[in-house]
Amino acid sequence: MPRPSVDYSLYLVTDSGLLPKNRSLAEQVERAIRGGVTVVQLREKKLSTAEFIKRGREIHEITRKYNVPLIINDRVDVALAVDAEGLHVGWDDCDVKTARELLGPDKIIGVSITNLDELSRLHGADCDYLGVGPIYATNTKPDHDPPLGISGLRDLLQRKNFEGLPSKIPIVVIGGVNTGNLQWIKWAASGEERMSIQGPAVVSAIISSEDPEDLCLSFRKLLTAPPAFAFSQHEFKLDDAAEVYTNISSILKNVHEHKSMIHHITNDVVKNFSANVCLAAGGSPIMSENIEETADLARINGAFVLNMGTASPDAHPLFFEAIRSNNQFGNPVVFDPVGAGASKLRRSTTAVILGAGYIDVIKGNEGEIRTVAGETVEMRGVDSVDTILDDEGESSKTKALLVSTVAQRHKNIVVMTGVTDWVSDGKSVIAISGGHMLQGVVTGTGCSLGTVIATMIANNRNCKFLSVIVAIIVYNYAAMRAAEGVEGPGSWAVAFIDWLFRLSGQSGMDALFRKPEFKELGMSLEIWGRDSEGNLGESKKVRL
Ligand SMILES: Cc1ncc(COP(=O)(O)OP(=O)(O)O)c(N)n1
Ligand SMILES: Cc1nc(C(=O)O)sc1CCOP(=O)(O)O
Repeated sequence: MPRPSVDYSLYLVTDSGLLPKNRSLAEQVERAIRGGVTVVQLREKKLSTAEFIKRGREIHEITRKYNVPLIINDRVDVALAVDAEGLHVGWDDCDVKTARELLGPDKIIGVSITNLDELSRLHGADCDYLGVGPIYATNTKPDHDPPLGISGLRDLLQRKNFEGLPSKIPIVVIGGVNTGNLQWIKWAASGEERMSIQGPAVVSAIISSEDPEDLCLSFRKLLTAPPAFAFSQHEFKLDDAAEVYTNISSILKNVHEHKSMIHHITNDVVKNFSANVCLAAGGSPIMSENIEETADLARINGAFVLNMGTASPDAHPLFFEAIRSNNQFGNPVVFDPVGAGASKLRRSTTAVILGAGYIDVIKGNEGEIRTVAGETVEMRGVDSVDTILDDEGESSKTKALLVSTVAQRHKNIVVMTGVTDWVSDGKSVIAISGGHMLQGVVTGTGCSLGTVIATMIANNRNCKFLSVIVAIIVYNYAAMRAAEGVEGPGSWAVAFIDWLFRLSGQSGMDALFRKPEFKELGMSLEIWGRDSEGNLGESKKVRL
C-alpha cells in the first residue's frame, strides 16, 4: 500500500500537562480537528508504556473518525501497538533506517531538525517530513536547543546541497508558534528558498486553549493570508534618489497626523534623551518595563524599540513577551543590540531577542552588526569598532555586503551606523552620509536614531525601507545644523532636539530639500546596484 499523501498544513502535537481544567485530551483533540487540524502527534513523556498504548488507541479512534493521520512521538513500539499512521523521531530516538524496517514502507516517518548538521546527517534517509525547530523559544520544551529565529530557519531552507532528500520534502516548523507570529514566520521563510514550509506544528497554543476549535479556525485563516504589514523589498535603481524626495513629505505627514505611541524598553542612560527625541520627531514615547502591560501597550503601540544597553538576564522574559505582543499587532520592532560583542551575556541576550520573534529593523554600529552576523568581534564596551576601516573602495563594498547579507538572513532591514550610515533591506543597499562628530561625545545619540526610525515607520508600515532612509537623512541633517555655532556637546544636544522638531514637521523637511543651506552641507546617498546574477555591483553617489 502506498504511503498516504498527508496535508501537513496544521499539525497538532499534544501535551496533556497543558490542558485547560476539566478537559480531557480526547475532547481537546477532537475539537481541534473540527477547527481544522490536519495531523495529530501524540507526545507523552510521563506515561508508562501500557498507559501510552491505551491513550494512543483512544486518540486513534478519534483521528480515524476524521480521517486525520495519527503520529506517535518517539516510540516505535507504541506506534506499532496502536497501528498509528506514523512515527516522529528526534536524534536520541530510534534511527530512521531501523524505524522504517520495523514499521514497514507504508507508515509516515517524521524527523526533527535543529541545525544544518542534522540535515546533512539525514542524507538518504527514507523519511516523509521534517519538523524544524525551535523557531522561537518555548516553555513547552524547557531543554530545547537555541532557537533558530528567522535567520536560522532561512539558512536551513536555503540549503542547496541536501542531496538524498526529496527537494519538496514537507516541512513543519515548531517552537513558540501562535496566531500572533504564524504569518510572520510563513512570510519570512518564503522567497527563493529550496525548501518551503507546509505549516506550523503547535503544542501549547492549541492544547491550552479554552476554545481550540475556534483557535484552529483562526490558524487556518492566517495560513493563507500574508501579514498585513510585511515590507516588500525595494529595487532601488542607481538613479533613484528622486524616489526619496518624492516620498519624504507623505512619510512625514503620516507621522504627524498620528503621533503614534512608541514603546521603548531602553537603557537607563538614554531614557530621557530618547523620550525627548521621540517627541521632537513627532512620536509619543512611553518608557515602560512592566511585563504585565506589554500586551496592553502593544494593542495601542505604533512601534516598539528594544535597546539592550543595560539588560540583565532577568529582563529576558520581558523582551520575549514584548516582541511577541508587538508581532501580534503588526507593530514594527526596532532592535538595537548595544555592545552585542562586548560580553558573553550580551551575545546571549542578542540571541534571545532574535529568537523571540520577528524584528523589523536591526540597528547597530559595525561591531554590533558583525556580531549579529555571527562574527566574533572584540568590542571595547559599547563603542563602535571600525575594523573594516574607511568607507572607500573595497572596504565600502565589504560594508555593503555585510548589511545586505544580514538583512537577507533576517528578511528585514539592517542599519549600520558610523561616519557613513549603511542601510539594506536585503536587496538594495544605500550608504547615507551626514551627521556630525559631536554625536560621538553625547550619550544616547546612537540609541535615539532607533527612536527616530521607529517613529517614522510606525505609520508608514507599507514603506518601511524608505521610511528608515528618511529617518536617517532627517537625523543626520539635524545633527549637522545643530552643530552650527554651538560651544560643545552640551549645547549641541539641545540644539539637535530643536532642529529635529523643526525638520520633522511635514513642511519643514519638505521645503528643506529645496533650500541652498541643505545642498551646501553636501549630504549624499550612495546607491548600490546588483548585476544580472543578483550580486552587488557598482555604486553611484547622488548628492542630496
Ligand atoms: C513535528 C515535530 N517536530 C519536532 C519535534 C521534536 O521531536 P524530538 O526532537 O523527538 O523531541 P521531543 O518531542 O521528543 O521532545 C516533534 N515532536 N514534532
Ligand atoms: C515538542 C517540541 N519540539 C521542538 C523542537 O524544536 O524540536 S519545540 C517543541 C515544543 C513546541 O511547543 P509550543 O508549540 O508550545 O511552543
